[in-house]
Parts: sequence; structure tokens; C-alpha cells
Amino acid sequence: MAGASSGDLTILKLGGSVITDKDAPETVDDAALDSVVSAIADSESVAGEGDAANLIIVHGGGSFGHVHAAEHGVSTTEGTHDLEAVTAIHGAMKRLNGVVIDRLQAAGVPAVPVHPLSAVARDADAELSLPTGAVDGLRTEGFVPVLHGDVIAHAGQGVTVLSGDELVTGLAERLGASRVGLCSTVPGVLDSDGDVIDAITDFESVAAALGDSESTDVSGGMAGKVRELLALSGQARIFGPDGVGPFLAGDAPGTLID
Ligand SMILES: Nc1ncnc2c1ncn2[C@@H]1O[C@H](COP(=O)(O)OP(=O)(O)OP(=O)(O)O)[C@@H](O)[C@H]1O
Ligand SMILES: C=C(C)CCOP(=O)(O)O
Repeated sequence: MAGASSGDLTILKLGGSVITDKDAPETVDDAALDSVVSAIADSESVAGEGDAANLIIVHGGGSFGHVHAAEHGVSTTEGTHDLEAVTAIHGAMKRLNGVVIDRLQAAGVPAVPVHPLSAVARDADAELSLPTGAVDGLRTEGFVPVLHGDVIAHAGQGVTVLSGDELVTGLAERLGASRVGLCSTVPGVLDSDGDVIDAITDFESVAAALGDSESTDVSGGMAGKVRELLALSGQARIFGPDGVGPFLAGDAPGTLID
């Protein structure tokens, strides 16, 4: 897309639950990944050569990061100094990122990896230091940066998990994204009858319906996701795999979090 400015920026998260088989360790869900990759490749968010890209992709951990994090007792709040844990969790996320990058590139998307462990950190109050120069520079040069949930330095705790959802909101705030979308396995946030909620503006009114992930997850499942997105100053949407194409085309699938 010619001359994209930061005002056009879209940040899309591909849930780990979507692109992996969350119940089989380190297993990619090939059909699901190929389907969301096609929707991205078919969208106008991918720049022509020499133009700025208006898309940043983040993906979650699924059966790669979460399984190793749970095995080592590491979460977004529980840290570790164990080198083996850091290596296992980060290594698994890099392997998943490599698969995502390969599929995107094969579909014609100029995707490049960005690994948070190398640049992101939390201070003792859990405030994120999240430099955006590399991500924004790559995007401006026409590449689509693909980041992922990871382990990052956490003052006094060793490393803790940085969820893809935190990355999405952190990048959206710092880069002024105009559209933020999270693709999960569900068509949106569901109420206690199983129907998609149109819009959520406060946590308490939906808290009773919000649960953890159905699989191993160290970052809070749907409840964590809604909390994270409510803290964002702009709007965001949560939708299922079928919503990726419509979302990138400017439609409004799933649940609005505002
Ligand atoms: N009220 C609800 N509405 C929708 N999903 C819910 C609800 N309560 C719990 N869930 C569960 O939350 C899951 C989504 O959270 P999960 O952490 O698995 O998301 P993800 O972002 O797709 O994956 P990952 O965290 O690995 O990136 C859904 O698949 C569903 O099982
Ligand atoms: C478990 C790890 C390392 C990544 C967590 O990212 P998420 O799946 O977006 O919560």
C-alpha cells in the first residue's frame, strides 16, 4: 500500500491456540496457520516493494511457549533465573516464529522475525521497556515485523513471560496503531449462554463469563486478554480465524473492547 503512515497501522495477533495444537507439545496446526496466512497474504495490508507496510504481526505461544513455561513454573508474574528454563521457553518460541515466518514468506508476505528477549525488559514495578525503533524501522522499509510472546528480563526476578497480548497493547500505544485485532479460537468473547458479546467496556460486567484457556496457558486466558485490552487507550477487537480477512479489510468481526 503506497505511502502508508503510522496512522494506518494495524496490529494483528495470531493466538497460539489458533496456530498450534495446544494439547500436543510443539505441534503446529498446519491447516489453521495456512488459513490465517492466506487471509493476511490476500489483504491490502501487505506493502508493494519499496512502500511502508501498515501491518505488524504478533503471535502467541500455544503448545510451544506455554508448555515449557508451565513445566518450569514461569508466568507473567513468576520469574526464574534458571538458564535451562530461559533456553527452553525462548527456544520453543523461536521455533514457532520460524514456522510462522516461513509460511508468511511462502505466501508472499515480506515477514521478518523480531525476538522480544533481545530488546524488551520489565523493571521492578513490572513496567515494560519496549523500544520500537527496530519494529517501526522495518515496517517503514516495507517489511512486516513478526513478534511473539517470549521470556524477558525482569528486575529482581530473572525472566518472566511477556505475553503476545502485552506486546500488542505495548506496541499499539507506542506506535499509535489505528486498528488492533486479536484472533483466537473463538468467534469473539462469549457470554454465559455462549453467544458472542458485541462490545465490552468494563471488566466487571463480563467477569463471570470469562475463564482461563482450555489448554496449558500461563498468561491468563480470555480473562487476561480482556483486562489487557481494556487498559489500551484505543479500541481493539477479538475474533476467530474466519474474522482475520474481514478485520484486515476494515470490517468489524467479533467483540469490540473499548
Ligand atoms: N467467555 C469466554 N469467551 C471466549 N473464550 C473464552 C471465554 N472464557 C474462556 N475462554 C477460553 O479462552 C481461550 C482464549 O484464550 P487463549 O489464552 O487460549 O488465547 P490465544 O491468544 O488464542 O492463545 P495463546 O495465549 O496461546 O496465544 C478460548 O479458546 C476459550 O477456551
Ligand atoms: C509462554 C510464552 C513464552 C508466550 C506467551 O504468549 P501468549 O500466548 O500470547 O500469552
